[in-house]
Amino acid sequence: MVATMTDTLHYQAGFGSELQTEALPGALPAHNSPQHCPYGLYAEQISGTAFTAPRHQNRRSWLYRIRPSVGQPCAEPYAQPRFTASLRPDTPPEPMRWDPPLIPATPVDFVDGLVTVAGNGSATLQHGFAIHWYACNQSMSERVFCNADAEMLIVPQHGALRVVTELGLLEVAPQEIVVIPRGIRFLLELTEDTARGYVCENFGAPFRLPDLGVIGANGLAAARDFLYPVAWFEDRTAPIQLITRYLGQLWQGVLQRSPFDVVAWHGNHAPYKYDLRRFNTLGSVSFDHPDPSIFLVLQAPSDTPGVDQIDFVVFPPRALVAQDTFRPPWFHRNVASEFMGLIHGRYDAKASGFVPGGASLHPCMTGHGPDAATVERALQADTHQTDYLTDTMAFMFETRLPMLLTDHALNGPQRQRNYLDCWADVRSRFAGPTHPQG
Ligand SMILES: O=C(O)Cc1cc(O)ccc1O
Ligand SMILES: [Fe+2]
Repeated sequence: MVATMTDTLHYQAGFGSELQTEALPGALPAHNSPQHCPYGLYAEQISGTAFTAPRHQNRRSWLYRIRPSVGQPCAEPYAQPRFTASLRPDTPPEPMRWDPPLIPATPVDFVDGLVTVAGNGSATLQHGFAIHWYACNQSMSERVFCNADAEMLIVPQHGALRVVTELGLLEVAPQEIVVIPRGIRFLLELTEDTARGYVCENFGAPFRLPDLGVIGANGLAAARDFLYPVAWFEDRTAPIQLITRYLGQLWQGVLQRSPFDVVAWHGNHAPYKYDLRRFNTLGSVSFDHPDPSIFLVLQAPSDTPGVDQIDFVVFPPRALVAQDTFRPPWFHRNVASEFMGLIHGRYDAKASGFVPGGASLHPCMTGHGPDAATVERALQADTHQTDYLTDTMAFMFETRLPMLLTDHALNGPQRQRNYLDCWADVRSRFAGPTHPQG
């Protein structure tokens, strides 16, 4: 269906940039909507923010395509009960941890391989988020997906993916992420037998790079490391299933032509990828473990300044040099809720149990931190020596909204019922008197 796997893809760089690209020479017109577009193409604008959003937040692209995306039916319900908006209001406030989802034994593609874990807010009110796993063994074939509700941040954990979108092709492997903006049609092809990872649906303001404040003009994720596709098209007539996520439900219809018929485009509402290994990790070079906001890759702001709806945070390999310091993440209770996943290796707060492809949730105000084995090690460490954290890549979806879980997350086979036991041996070391004196 698409270009062969051996092709080397080209990208355009620069987060949020005004990009322009044409797959045929001269296909981009000189202005947005001329009476006659080059090659007989139709102009179509897709906007990701209100027309009147401030210029620095405004997202829209102009697409020059063989046929506009009109007259396309999509009113048949599509049944995929594990990809759901049904969340349990009786979610208990206890830290939880899960094993990775199993790769299905029957043929399953990305859409059918999604299973919802958590969320809050509402696609209907365009506020909040949902978190899913995917586990699949098939490419999407003659089927495309469109999320009218949400931008989708996809975190592959196992298996590289080829992402075919209206705006071009991207390849992503574990330790990279891809973000598909709201409304952009796409399909995922597997480049290995199986694939697994995490998805965050963001119903609110799109992810953006955070301000750096006193860090300065450089640091954390660099705008130039965000890669966007170049225009790629096919002119193909075939019945292709369009599955649309709308108001938290799935709908289907059949297109008569490939929707990947955009010959040229310009704008900034476009899919992008980012290699997490490019993250410029900062840390304490004196004492104390910093707050995890130092690891922020992308933020989806809320209407309250300084309080994000969702943060995407990454814990990359790094050197720990802080002296006279308990070096792992401290024990804490947090106003935010923290959903963590592990892409690769081991996470520095957990000696065991938190495995690649698995997940944990520390709901707001619940105590968590290093497990007992990690505490022992940290208490014995010589903090005049540097600790090199290698072979690790964990991430966190951190949100101001408490997380409601699905029935599958609460009661499914992946849930580790003994998670709290990892702290059972964090024993009292109190060296003072049994009672206050005086
Ligand atoms: O809970 C966690 O493991 C995530 C986390 C990491 C860190 O370095 C500091 C705070 C924090 O919540
Ligand atoms: Fe935490």
